[in-house]
Amino acid sequence: MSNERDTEDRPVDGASESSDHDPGPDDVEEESTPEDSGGGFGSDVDVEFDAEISEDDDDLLGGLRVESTEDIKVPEKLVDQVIGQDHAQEIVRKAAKQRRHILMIGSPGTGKSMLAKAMTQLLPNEDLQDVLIYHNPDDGNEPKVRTVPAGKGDQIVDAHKEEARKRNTMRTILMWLIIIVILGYSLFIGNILLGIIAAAIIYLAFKYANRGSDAMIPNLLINNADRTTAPFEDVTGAHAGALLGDVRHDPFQSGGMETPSHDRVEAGGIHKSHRGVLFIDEINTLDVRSQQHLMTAIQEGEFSITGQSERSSGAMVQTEPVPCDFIMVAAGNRDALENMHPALRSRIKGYGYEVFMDDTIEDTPEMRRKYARFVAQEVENDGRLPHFTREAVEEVILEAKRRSGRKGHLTLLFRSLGGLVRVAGDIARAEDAEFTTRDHVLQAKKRSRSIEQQLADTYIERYSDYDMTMNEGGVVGRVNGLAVMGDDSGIVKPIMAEVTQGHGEVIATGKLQEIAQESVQNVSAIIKKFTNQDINELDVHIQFLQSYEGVEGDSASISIATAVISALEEIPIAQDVAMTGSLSVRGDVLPVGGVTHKIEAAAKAGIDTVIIPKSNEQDVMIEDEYEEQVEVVPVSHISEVLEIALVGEPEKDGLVDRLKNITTALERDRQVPSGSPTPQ
Ligand SMILES: Nc1ncnc2c1ncn2[C@@H]1O[C@H](COP(=O)(O)OP(=O)(O)OP(=O)(O)O)[C@@H](O)[C@H]1O
Repeated sequence: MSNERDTEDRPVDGASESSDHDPGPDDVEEESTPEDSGGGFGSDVDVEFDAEISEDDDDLLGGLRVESTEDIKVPEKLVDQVIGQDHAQEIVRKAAKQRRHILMIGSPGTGKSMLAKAMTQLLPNEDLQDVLIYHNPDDGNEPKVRTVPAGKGDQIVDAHKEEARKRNTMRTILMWLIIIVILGYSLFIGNILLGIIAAAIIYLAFKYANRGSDAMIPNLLINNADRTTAPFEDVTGAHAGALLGDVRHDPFQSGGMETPSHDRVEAGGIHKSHRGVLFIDEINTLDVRSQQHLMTAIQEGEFSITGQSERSSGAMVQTEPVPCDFIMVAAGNRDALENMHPALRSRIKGYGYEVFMDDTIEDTPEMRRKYARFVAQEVENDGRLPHFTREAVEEVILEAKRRSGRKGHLTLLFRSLGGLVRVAGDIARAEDAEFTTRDHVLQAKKRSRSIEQQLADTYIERYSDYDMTMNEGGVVGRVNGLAVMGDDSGIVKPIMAEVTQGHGEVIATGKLQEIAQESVQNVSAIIKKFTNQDINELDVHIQFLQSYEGVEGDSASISIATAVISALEEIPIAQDVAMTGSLSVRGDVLPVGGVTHKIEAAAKAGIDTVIIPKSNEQDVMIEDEYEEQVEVVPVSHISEVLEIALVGEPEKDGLVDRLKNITTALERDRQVPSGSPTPQ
């Protein structure tokens, strides 16, 4: 197993073949010391909570003996604050040592940028550099670039300024001496006007000379003097100038009023993150040209700065190459992979790591203690929220369990969990409460509803206004399907099916065509076997009533199959039943996502029974208020779905029996008699 993980974490192909000074991942393993794995970053070391811990495994706070978050110690270093994501933490630790790039893919708010920031605390900061841009006397449009150890840049600029100041003072004294002499002489010869003109010319000549010596002062492009950790630059959504550097436009351009080109040079994120971390979220939204330049920068480790706007005088200027030896942490959601520049992706693949972020983590006493610490951390970071009582923290942890959507797990979507903590704290603050209590958290849960949840509730309201919600009686071909909207809300989506004579076509509109087609194909074996009807001679019309948001073809499979079978056999479907589940071609009901939210949506719509896949049974964590309103029936086969959903014996019974017989026959066919040769 450990070997598997080792192979998985190795940079793909090219990484191990790269230059000599780059240690391979195995070298790094040997180099690791207990210290490296300590401090809570990929460590097994228990976290110091500065509080007693009891052995009570059922305790919602993992045995943490505290009265409120006030009693919980929050670690100072970001690396010690990261919860879960063990694999990503390990990769970040390795990549920091090997100076490899990372591609992090995962849901928003799972800690991608937090980990990238934490990475800077693992990089050495003693080899940081300052970058200076000098005027080039041979070519004013190609400023010179020099690097010096961090902190020296300031000193060099100060020394140049001092030198220029001294030179200017000397010149000024000389200028006034000359002017006094000229004015004195002009008084002496009685031509004061000539004297004033001569003095003015001399004044301007000296001013011009002084400007020339000011131009010799270098521009401190990157100043790392006060850095305690390696730099971190977040260039998410940055335009080309902010990413690659820019040269400002000069409206005067010539005639003595212009600003020297080296003074107009601005560093980009790639330069500021030299020897640090460049973080780019939503990497797929970066325009192609920027992605190409980024690849060049990664390859060369240096990148000249030029004006990004073609019409600006800055475009005439191009500096010597400026160092940009950064570690890139590119991040995105799953769809980022599709739109990312293939060459950039293959560069990361070849010379770095790819890591998928976890959405949930196993619920253990140690984890709960960390979640309690997370609440304390959010309170501390905000600085204005009242501390949370023990019961309030327990409620947050319960919500983390619920949001995971999986039994025995906690959600790792910390951004939204942090949002809940802040809303609860704000409610408590508005009441001038000393502590944030469980009641405040419960109120916050109601208030901090996502757009999707609000939209789902609006739909429910509207449906009932127009009597669209059906939760009683029986209707042929109409099923209350269930879908998820966003991450955290369910909605009842009625599906209608009608069957007519035709040519085996599945008729639906737009996006639904694809979904419906696939679903009908998936269930056609069942329909054919069990209805004795050849659907090649029929047209199946399917309609997802109202809209198609949130409809995933797969989880609507049992609903579509039920609607079609009902329409074919003209047996009504009970409208106080809703259902969700995927379906195999042999009629097995397979697991789907978001069952808890779907059940709650059904309960809100007044539905009495919800059919879910048996394998999802353990994921159900509905709120207490819905528990009594709705009966959840886990099923493993379509025959069970029909048994519950169809109404009107004896037709229904005949149909279900037929289906059961077919299923038994299918089961028999599936079994290979012992001793029989293995099929080739
Ligand atoms: N694994 C984690 N451990 C502790 N806190 C976390 C974790 N992940 C996220 N957080 C909290 O959530 C906040 C947001 O996380 P972060 O910005 O890192 O998410 P992200 O994955 O980069 O999301 P996005 O892609 O939307 O930018 C962090 O500032 C931190 O407070």
